Amino acid sequence: MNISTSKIKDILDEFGVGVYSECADLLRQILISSDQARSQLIHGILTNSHFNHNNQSQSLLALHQWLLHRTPEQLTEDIIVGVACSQDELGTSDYTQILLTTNNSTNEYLIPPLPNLLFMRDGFSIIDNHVFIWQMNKPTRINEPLLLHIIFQYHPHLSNCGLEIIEWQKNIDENDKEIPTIEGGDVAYLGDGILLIGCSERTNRTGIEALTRAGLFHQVIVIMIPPERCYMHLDTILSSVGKHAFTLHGPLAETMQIYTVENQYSHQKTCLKPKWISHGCNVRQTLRKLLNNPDLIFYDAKDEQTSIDEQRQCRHNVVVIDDCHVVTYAGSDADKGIVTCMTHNNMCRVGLIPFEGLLEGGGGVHCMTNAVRRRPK
Ligand SMILES: NC(=[NH2+])NCCC[C@H](N)C(=O)O
Repeated sequence: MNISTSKIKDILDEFGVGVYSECADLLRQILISSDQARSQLIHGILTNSHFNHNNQSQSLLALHQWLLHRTPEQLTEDIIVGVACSQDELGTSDYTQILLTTNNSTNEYLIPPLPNLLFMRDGFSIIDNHVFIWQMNKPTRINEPLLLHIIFQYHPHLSNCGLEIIEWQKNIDENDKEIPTIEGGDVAYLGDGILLIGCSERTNRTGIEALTRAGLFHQVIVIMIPPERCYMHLDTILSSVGKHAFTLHGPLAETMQIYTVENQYSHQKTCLKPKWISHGCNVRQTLRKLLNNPDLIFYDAKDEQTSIDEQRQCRHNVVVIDDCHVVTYAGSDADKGIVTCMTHNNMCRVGLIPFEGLLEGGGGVHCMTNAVRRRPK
């Protein structure tokens, strides 16, 4: 954990939230104690490898042999830090020679590093007692779900605490052409079977339909997000603040189309392609109506330019501990910023963490956290 992320842990501690140790520690312990987890990880690395995608079977075999000789500690590092195709990293063996000579020089890495693992929000969501491990849209993040799968499947506590992994991506239609992708930053579970999800650069319609067909939600509300890097996930423009409120980046509040997506069944009760029902483009009005809460509050900066500045600094990307405790980046405009809006009339207590060393990664506090278990209400 670096100094910047340990600040998030400190604030969560202060708000009484326990934090799991880092992914690397969890994975290392699992790989030390389970051979099965180890071979599953190796199998996954090979499946996701460019050698596999390009049908380079001799190289794939050599990579397999090389991985079989790695210790659990080395494997943990290999999947997180990545393995460059160099003698330095590969050492000397017959397999190394094959890998060095057959790898196309455009692929610097045999196993790509995972610099975005910091954004723990995106790889999975736990909703009630279900674990959804997402399918990333960005190829550089392809090994994150693999690693998370191993953790939820084999961790002594997480695999035995009543959580069930849902294979949501299997629910696709044979006519679907695109691979279903969903990233957790687009997913906001509002409780009571209501799912709010962004259809974005990263989360596609096929993914949303596959998730709807899992039949686990009674209402799926979709917000169409402009496909631009600065709005990469729903949580960069809108995050839930308990039952009473959301943060919302005002300049987009009346331009994003909202749908509800409903399952449809044939006479034989087979699940057909879900139906998309439009509710217009006014986010505030529509959410108040669909959530049956005319008093729903939307926190934002006081004017458009300040909202734009705050959005670029990921301050709408808040993590909520309970209805009145929220954490976001420090540095908000004291007069017109979103933090002033949230703390007005003591509506919320806002924990602030310095953004230096974190904002550069392109995400906020919500992106870097993910709840495994919630306090009973
Ligand atoms: N939930 C989020 N908004 N995550 C932000 C992820 C940022 C990361 N650099 C990416 O591009 O994937």
